[in-house]
Amino acid sequence: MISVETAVHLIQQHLPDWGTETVPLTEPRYSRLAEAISSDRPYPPIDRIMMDGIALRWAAYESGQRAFPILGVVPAGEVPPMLTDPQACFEVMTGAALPQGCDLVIPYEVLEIRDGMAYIRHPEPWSPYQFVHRCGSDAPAGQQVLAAGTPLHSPAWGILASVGQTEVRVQRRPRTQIVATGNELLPPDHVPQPHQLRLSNAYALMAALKRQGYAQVSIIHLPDDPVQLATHYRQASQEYDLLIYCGGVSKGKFDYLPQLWRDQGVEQYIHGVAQCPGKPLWFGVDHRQQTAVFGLPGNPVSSLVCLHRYVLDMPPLYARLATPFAFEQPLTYFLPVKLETTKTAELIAHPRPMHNSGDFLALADSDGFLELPASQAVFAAGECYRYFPWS
Ligand SMILES: Nc1nc2c(c(=O)[nH]1)N[C@H]1C(S)=C(S)[C@@H](COP(=O)(O)OP(=O)(O)OC[C@H]3O[C@@H](n4cnc5c(N)ncnc54)[C@H](O)[C@@H]3O)O[C@H]1N2
Ligand code: MOO
Ligand SMILES: [Mg+2]
Repeated sequence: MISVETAVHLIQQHLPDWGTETVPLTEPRYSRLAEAISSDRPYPPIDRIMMDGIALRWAAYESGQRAFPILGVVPAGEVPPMLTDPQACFEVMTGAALPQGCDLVIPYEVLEIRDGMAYIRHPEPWSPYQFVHRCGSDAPAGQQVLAAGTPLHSPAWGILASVGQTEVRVQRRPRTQIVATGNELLPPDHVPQPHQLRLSNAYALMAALKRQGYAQVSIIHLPDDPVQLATHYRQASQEYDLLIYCGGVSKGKFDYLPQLWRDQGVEQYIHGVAQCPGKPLWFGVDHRQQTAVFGLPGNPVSSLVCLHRYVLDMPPLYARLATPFAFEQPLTYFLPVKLETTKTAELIAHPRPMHNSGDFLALADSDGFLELPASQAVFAAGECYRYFPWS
C-alpha cells in the first residue's frame, strides 16, 4: 500500500488540468484567480476626505487663524470646488474630494459652527494633509492589485468590483457528480427500514464542494448493480470532469467499482492508501475525456476525510495536540478534533475520537481533523500536526 504522501503526489501528477472559466461579479464564488488584475486608475482616485468637518489651507491654520468663513458644503460624489479665499474654508464630508486649494481637514469634534463661520475650539498641531487619504497613495494606475492564483475570498471580490472588473477568469471548477452506491441507501426524505439508511455521505460531500466554489455538483444514487453502474459510467464520463463515487471500493462481493472502472478504460493510479480511515481509496483518470474518478470508501468519516485530504484545495494549517493519543498500526491516522484558539495565537486540537469510521455522529463536535503520521504510534500532548478544517 502506498503512503499518504505518495497518494497526494500521484493525484497532483495525474489530475487533469480543467483550464479556466469566466465568472461574473454578480455570482461570486470561491476559486483561484487565473489572471492578474491591475488598477484601472489611482487608488484612491481623489484626495479623499477621511473625517466630516472643514477643509482649509494648512498655512492659514499654522499662522494662528482660528475663525474661518464657510464658503459652502461639499458632499461625497461632487466635483470639488475651488477655495477662492485662502482665509476661508468648506464644510466637507467623509468620502468627498478635497477642494482645490485646501490641504488640511479638521473634524467637527473640535469645531464650533455658528452664523456661517467655523471656530477651532481645540487647536492641535495638525500637519498638512492630515485626515486626507492622498490620491494614488494605495496604488497608482496600472499597478497589479491581485496576482494570478490569488484565492477569491470576499476582499478580492470587492477589489474586482472597485477596478470595474465585471467578470473574471478563474481556475475552472470541474463539473462534478457524486455517485452514491449501495442497495441499502435511501434518499433522505424516505423512512428507512432497520437494514436501510439514508445516503448521508453524498450530502456531506456536496456541502464541502459547494463551499469550495464547485458550482456544478449533482448527486445520483445507484444500486450495487454492475450493468447499471457501467451504463451510468459511460454516459457520466462524457458529461462530467470529476466523478466522486462513494462506497463499493473495498473487498466485498458487491464492490464492483474498481474492476468496472478498469474495464471502462480508466487508468488506475491508486487503490489502497496506508491510512485510517479511508484505506480502500481509489483514484484514476479516464484520459479519453479528461475525467477524474475518485472512489471514496463508503464509511462516512472515510469519505469525508478523503475528500478533504485528496480532492479539495486546503490551506496548510498546523495545530497542537491537546492531549496524548495513540494509534499502533503503521498507518497515517486522521483524528477528528475540536479546535481551540488561544490568546497566544496557538491552535490547540482536542481529540474527538470516533468509535469507527461509520461513527459520523462523532464529527458533530469537531472542526476538522489532524493528520498523524504513520511513522509514530504515540503522539504526545503539545506536538504539532497538519490540520484540515472541515469545509
Ligand atoms: N475484507 C475487507 N473488508 C473491508 C475492508 C478491507 O480492507 N477488507 N475495508 C474496510 C474499510 S476500511 C472501509 S472504509 C469500507 C469501505 O467500503 P466500501 O467503499 O466498499 O463501501 P461500502 O461497502 O459500500 O460501504 C461501507 C459502509 O458505508 C456505508 N455507506 C456507503 N455509502 C454511504 C452513503 N452514501 N451514505 C451513508 N453511508 C454509506 C455503507 O452502508 C456501509 O456501512 O470497507 C471495509 N471493509
Ligand atoms: O477506511 Mo475504513 O474508513 O478505515 O473504515
Ligand atoms: Mg464494500
